Amino acid sequence: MAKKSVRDIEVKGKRVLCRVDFNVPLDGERITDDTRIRAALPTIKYLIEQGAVVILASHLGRPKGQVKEELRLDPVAKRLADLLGKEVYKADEAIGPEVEQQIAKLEPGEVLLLENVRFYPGEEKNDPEFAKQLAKLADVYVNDAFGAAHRAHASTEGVAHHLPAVAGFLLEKELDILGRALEKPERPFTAIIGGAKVKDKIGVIENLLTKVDNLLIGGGLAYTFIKAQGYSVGKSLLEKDKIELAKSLIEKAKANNVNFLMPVDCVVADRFAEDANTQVVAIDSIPDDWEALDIGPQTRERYRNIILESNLVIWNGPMGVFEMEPFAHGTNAIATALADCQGTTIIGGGDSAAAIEKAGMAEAMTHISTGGGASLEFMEGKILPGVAVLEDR
Ligand SMILES: Nc1ncnc2c1ncn2[C@@H]1O[C@H](COP(=O)(O)OP(=O)(O)OP(=O)(O)O)[C@@H](O)[C@H]1O
Ligand SMILES: O=C(O)[C@H](O)COP(=O)(O)O
Repeated sequence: MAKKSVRDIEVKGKRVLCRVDFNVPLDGERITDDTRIRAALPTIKYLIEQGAVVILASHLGRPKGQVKEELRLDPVAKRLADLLGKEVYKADEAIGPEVEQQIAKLEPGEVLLLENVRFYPGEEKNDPEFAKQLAKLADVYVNDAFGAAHRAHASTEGVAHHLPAVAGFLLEKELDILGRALEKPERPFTAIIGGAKVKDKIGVIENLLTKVDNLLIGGGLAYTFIKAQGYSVGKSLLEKDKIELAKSLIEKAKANNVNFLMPVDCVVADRFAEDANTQVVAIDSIPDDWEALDIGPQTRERYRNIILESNLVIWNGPMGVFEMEPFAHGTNAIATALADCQGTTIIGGGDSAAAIEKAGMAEAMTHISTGGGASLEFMEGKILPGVAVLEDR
């Protein structure tokens, strides 16, 4: 990687401010998935072993610059302490004299978690004053928050202008794996793009069309492409203002010799509900009053065969409304095909990662990104502000 990592600098005895992405799903005070906390452990353990004073910063949820009691990081501090087998101190604020005093009392190798940085309006505004206050707490800045690296916020970008700033191991690993896949792909290279909206995936589809051999489309966004082919889609998700764009993407795929696959059949429902009446229909026969909520069995089979022949597969976005059991088969079939694939398999975070976890297939994947939006922006070829600001090698 072109950026310096925590291995490249001296951290012994230094106060290290490490930005992590502990934005984990909560059910009340219970953390329902601690993947992101576990993913940050290698950097945190390294800093502890090296004898740094470890100051961790994260956001949780979207409190919009206000203190929200239910978004305090206390449950996260507890879980981190369990995972480390070591005390983790928790500050009730992220900046200010009290936090500074708490830090001053820490011995090398001790860990303090700051309060949710998004309780401060300056965080998301990337306010230089707030960034300076954060910088004042430490001697060195380490960014290990890949999931938030696409945000130019004070704790992900602003603060790095005031301290020596390097990457943590998770950030480094994510950039390395995703970067290598896009720059020097093993072939055949297949991307599977699903999810709700074309609007959210235009950038990534455009960029991937210059790199992949096969592009498989599924999820709600598929029906705008189906409409662009001249078929009627009933009540399925449709972005009318993106039909022309969908046509041009299909053309671009042809021009680039990309095998662009759309569903050939789908599961339609008479309403958007778990107990709706359903039927499997060919893609040219979606009934007027029905909506397509999953890819059909023939599509599952076609997509599976292509996945099995691939040496590199990247997947972002579910194939159907996987939250409802009758419409989860497409997404599960893709997860199973990826698990059976001998090549490199990369999951681009977000809902697809959740679907893989839910199916118990996480271990079978080469890499599951901890970033949803961040991995998407990376796959679009965008520069992530939280990475750009770090020191070059
Ligand atoms: N055919 C469909 N009709 C309606 N909704 C669908 C359909 N297929 C998938 N979805 C919905 O799309 C949603 C996921 O879309 P989204 O674009 O947010 O995916 P994602 O890219 O994985 O998200 P993230 O931003 O978390 O990475 C799911 O909630 C799913 O129910
Ligand atoms: O969950 C995520 O994708 C990251 O933590 C970023 O969160 P955000 O979308 O609220 O900025």
